[in-house]
Amino acid sequence: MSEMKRTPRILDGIAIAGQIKAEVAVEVQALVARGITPGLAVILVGEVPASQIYVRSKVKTCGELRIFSEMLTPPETITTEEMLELIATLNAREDIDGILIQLPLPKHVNTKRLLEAVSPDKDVDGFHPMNVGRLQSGQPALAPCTPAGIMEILRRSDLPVAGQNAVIVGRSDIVGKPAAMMLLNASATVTVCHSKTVDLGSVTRKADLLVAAMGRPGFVTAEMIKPGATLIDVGINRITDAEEVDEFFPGDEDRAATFAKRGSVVVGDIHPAAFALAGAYTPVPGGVGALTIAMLMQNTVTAAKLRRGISLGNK
Ligand SMILES: Nc1nc2c(c(=O)[nH]1)N[C@@H](CN(C=O)c1ccc(C(=O)N[C@@H](CCC(=O)O)C(=O)O)cc1)CN2
Repeated sequence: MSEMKRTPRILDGIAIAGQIKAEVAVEVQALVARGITPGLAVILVGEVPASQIYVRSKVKTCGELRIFSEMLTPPETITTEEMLELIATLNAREDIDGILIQLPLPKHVNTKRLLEAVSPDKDVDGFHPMNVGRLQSGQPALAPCTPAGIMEILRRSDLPVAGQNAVIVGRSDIVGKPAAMMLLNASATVTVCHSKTVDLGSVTRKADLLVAAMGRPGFVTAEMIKPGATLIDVGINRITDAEEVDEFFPGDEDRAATFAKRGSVVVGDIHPAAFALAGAYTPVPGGVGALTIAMLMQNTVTAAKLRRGISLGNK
């Protein structure tokens, strides 16, 4: 009997982000009714174009949800000491519940010291060692936004996690490591792969749930996945070469039109040909990336509540 080929399910990050933002808006409304307006400070150092876009989008989303926001834009030349002073001021401010330092920072600045200087209860990025430790020990914590978004996609799409073989490709502090911890806390069997992993394909082919987060366009190919697996693509890579666009998206007229208009298209870390074999997958764009800002809004409201001893409900 010939095998039935199923159409993979597309996990719509934009729709899920919309649901989360609507829920956050209701929470904000309830807080405002009690005289509390959650506040977020976003620090953007220098003029990295992608960071500028993300930060503007964060500030705009705050406005939509009635969260107070303040954008601080020190010059590229700011020193670690000056940044520490800025963070100390924000830590002390009563109207600020969340502090976010947009990454990456310039090389001369000590990123680790700065992330550790953010008060753990205002650490809406979940990067402070205290929050990393809380996440690791399974305690409620402000958790990094992108991996938290992955968990929301899985939960809201009713995809199983407990008992699944989850393989994460990439071990960054922002995505790979916290995603591993969250999946482990949700009872998946977790393997983390990286640049030194031997015979990567033999590991990824065992994954029921594959998270690709290493920042290399189309690195995970169709041969590296188990048919029917759930594929979560965290990569956002901009390709500017026409031949490469054609190799990634042969015959895709929409992509060709985007390329003609913008001179680039975005591709994830999973090769689009692999998606055809998946049971479900997050597209790029419109998948995990869309959740990052929604989860930041959620974390800001959580921080506002925690600081005032307000119950988080069932979270
Ligand atoms: N302090 C932080 N810095 C950075 C984080 C972070 O969580 N905290 N993550 C990334 C950038 N980022 C948010 O800051 C972010 C990335 C992607 C998206 C997004 O909406 N992506 C879209 C596509 C965007 C595009 O076309 O370029 C998508 O995937 O659909 C939002 C926010 C690094 N820095």
